Amino acid sequence: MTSRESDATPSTDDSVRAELGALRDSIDNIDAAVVHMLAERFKCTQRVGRLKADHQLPPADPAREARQIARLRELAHDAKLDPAFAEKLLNFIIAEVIRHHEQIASDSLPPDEPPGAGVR
Ligand SMILES: C=C(O[C@@H]1C=C(C(=O)O)C=C[C@H]1O)C(=O)O
Repeated sequence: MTSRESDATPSTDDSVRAELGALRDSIDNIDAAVVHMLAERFKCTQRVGRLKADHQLPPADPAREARQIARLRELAHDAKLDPAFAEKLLNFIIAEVIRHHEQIASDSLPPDEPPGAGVR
């Protein structure tokens, strides 16, 4: 056994390791892009949450969500991505957004009056 063979497992030669490394570099770049895109999306949705709270609009908009899901399923299908997975992912993100909107709305409520306030 040569010294080069000794530090590789029997089925992973240098070219396999190089290909795995290159693919993982691309995966890491894609994951970084996903994080940056999600951060931008949440910046927008936080502003929507503020707008809704300021104008007493409800945190969730199920009709808008239905349109988004139908659109995303179609895009996923065309991109050969499982539409059910795309729908689950969007629902997961939207649930977090709605949680933020509920928090913004409740933080915007006037503080509770102390017990007995207003009673004479
Ligand atoms: C961002 C909004 O609020 C909620 C979150 C949505 C989203 O994350 O895309 C879509 C609809 C709403 O339930 C909105 O109304 O546009």
